[in-house]
Amino acid sequence: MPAPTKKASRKKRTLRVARKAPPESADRVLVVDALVKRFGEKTAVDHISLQVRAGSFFGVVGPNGAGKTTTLSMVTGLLRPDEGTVRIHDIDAWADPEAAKRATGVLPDRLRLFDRLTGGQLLHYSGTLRGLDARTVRERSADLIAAFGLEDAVDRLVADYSAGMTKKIALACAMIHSPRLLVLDEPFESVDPVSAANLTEILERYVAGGGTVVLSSHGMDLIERVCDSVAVVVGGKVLAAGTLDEVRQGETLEDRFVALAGGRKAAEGMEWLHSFSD
Ligand SMILES: Nc1ncnc2c1ncn2[C@@H]1O[C@H](COP(=O)(O)OP(=O)(O)OP(=O)(O)O)[C@@H](O)[C@H]1O
Repeated sequence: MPAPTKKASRKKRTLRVARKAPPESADRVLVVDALVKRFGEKTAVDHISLQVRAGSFFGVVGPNGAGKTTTLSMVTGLLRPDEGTVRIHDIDAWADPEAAKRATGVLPDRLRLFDRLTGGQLLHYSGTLRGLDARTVRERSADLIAAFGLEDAVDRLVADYSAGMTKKIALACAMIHSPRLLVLDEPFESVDPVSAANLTEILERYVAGGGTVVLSSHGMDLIERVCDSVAVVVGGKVLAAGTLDEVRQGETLEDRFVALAGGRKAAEGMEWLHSFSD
């Protein structure tokens, strides 16, 4: 038998079948129009526009410093835009922030939780702050604690939680008022694979029930697995957006992402790294 040529032996990459996107006719739960944010000379977000349909699992990807967190912070009322508008469920988020916040659950990038509370207390506090009555808070807290597998941690101080557990309790707090839209900045960072699968399942159920998720992640595999639509943000601009298949254009999301982000950098220089100091 002839030895396989290099070309024939190259493993064929099969594309993961994309999750079905909501129909064109679905309501737009989030409409971001020409958002701009400048920090001094630096334009972190440069006229970003996005449309997210109800029932969508929408991923925002981009290299480090691309402007993802800055964009999501403006969407969720944490950072005031210099220009542009954000509409959540047809509410102008910066003209009527209270109404917009009622419709939104947020997992911010840098978590600042009241970590001298126990997980149970933090959930109670979050639910009460959202105007839920004590009984509803109790029932929903019990459901969320079971769903996130935090039974053993519920009476411990959040300050003593691991990074992954902190993500889980923060996400539980973001969901307790059953918002229409969940905006999650790097929800899977520091989360172990089993918990990530569990978390994905919770979010999938939420989306199946009519909820909408916008999440940022560096995990291309994860985005391909869970998202039906995606936006690629590079240098504060949206370079591609649409359904996963529209953005991938027959390639893997990772290949497409790398091409849009400017290609792989050849590992040149740094020869000193091989001249070990001992
Ligand atoms: N408060 C700030 N002051 C000054 N510059 C900022 C501030 N926040 C963000 N930036 C800058 O804006 C740009 C976009 O940052 P941002 O955090 O939105 O990127 P990101 O896409 O979320 O990156 P990463 O994937 O690394 O989290 C970066 O150049 C960053 O240094």
